[in-house]
Amino acid sequence: MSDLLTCAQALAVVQNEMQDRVSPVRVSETVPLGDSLGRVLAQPLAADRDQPPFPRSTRDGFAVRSSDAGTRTILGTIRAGKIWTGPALQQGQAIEIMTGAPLPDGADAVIMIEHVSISESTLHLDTGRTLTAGENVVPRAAEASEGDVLLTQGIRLHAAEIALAASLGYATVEVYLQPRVAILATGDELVDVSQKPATHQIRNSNTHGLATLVRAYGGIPVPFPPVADTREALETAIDQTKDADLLLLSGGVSAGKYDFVEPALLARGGRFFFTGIKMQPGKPVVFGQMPSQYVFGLPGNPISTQVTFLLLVAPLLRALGGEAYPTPHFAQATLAKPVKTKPGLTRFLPAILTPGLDKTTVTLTGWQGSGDLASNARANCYAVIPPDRESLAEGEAITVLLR
Ligand SMILES: Nc1nc2c(c(=O)[nH]1)N[C@H]1C(S)=C(S)[C@@H](COP(=O)(O)OP(=O)(O)OC[C@H]3O[C@@H](n4cnc5c(N)ncnc54)[C@H](O)[C@@H]3O)O[C@H]1N2
Ligand code: MOO
Repeated sequence: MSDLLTCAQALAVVQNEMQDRVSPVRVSETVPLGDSLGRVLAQPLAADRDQPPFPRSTRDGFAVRSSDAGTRTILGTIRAGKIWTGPALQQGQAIEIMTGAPLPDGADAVIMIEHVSISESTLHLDTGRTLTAGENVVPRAAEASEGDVLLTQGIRLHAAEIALAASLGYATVEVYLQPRVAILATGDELVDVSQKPATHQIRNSNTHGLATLVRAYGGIPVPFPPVADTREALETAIDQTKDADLLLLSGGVSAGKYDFVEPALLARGGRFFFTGIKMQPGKPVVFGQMPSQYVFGLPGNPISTQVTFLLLVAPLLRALGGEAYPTPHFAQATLAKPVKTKPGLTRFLPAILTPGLDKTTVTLTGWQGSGDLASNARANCYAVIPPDRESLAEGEAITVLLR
């Protein structure tokens, strides 16, 4: 096991590649903002005017001068979408104002409607209430000034970013093209999901799992038909994936007589950064570079395939898609029950994360090993058990890998 990297070393290898060599795979394209969910920005987005563009009332109430003492005479009403066209507010005056409306000239604060009483057109501040300058008002440009860059290149667009882009007037945005990811499952035992397998055959679930993960992390899956376990078939199939930006193989990377992935990749001009990690599931995982693309040889066991994807492939795929500084999605949680494992390997055990306001707990689903797709589907994360720990107590804080 001595030539295997630790998990931390393997993560560092992928991170180094990303920092030094990975650049977005191709040029960008312009898409309507409504079609930009999950895409990566290829241009900086700047404020076309101050935000807010005017001092904005944050409450329904009355615009006033905070320094006034005593009652105030109400001059009129101003609401969102309108501007006060009357004379500037003077001492002893108030203008009724609605949330989102521009503060009239001369006013410096807003009193909430709940804190006043009105008789005729006279406003009385409730006894004991005081008011300070700026209260219930967001000053012009408090959020951003015209020209400020508010979203930088390399950011993946979700609701928060898309809403901001809309507020800045971007009806279309320039985004990076999505990397194309070739998926090549290997194994004589594999049959298509639409076929009835014989007793000794297995449905090819990895191609479907991987294609879904590729989509989820911003790539375009390019699935190839499964390949037989021979050197010749593998080399021919590898040659057909040359146009893809990233190549993912599943199966054929362990120590068996028919595990030909590594020699076939080497024969087609590949070189390896690592060929195994002290982890389980996922120990035999291979990361390398072909003449025209990066390659991962993922272990065929379906849970090993998915864990190694989330840990290693997902960050690299996100970087190929133009995302700045991607890392695996780790979080911290408290163990709901004690855990016992064999030390020596970092374990990624299928688990259920239960987020809470005060505490987030994690419970193992229990499994029959790295082929247990049913347990994997009951889980929503993987509990990360460090390699030097044989037992962990209830209540211990641990890392989880999210998916
Ligand atoms: N003597 C040793 N044996 C094994 C070792 C080892 O170090 N020494 N490593 C074990 C580990 S850990 C894993 S993980 C597996 C990985 O094996 P391979 O990547 O070579 O995968 P296969 O042998 O081809 O398949 C393993 C398992 O997964 C099923 N499989 C494969 N492809 C698919 C697919 N596309 N869809 C669904 N299921 C698939 C396959 O039928 C096997 O059951 O090796 C251990 N052995
Ligand atoms: O470590 Mo392998 O990846 O599960 O059986």
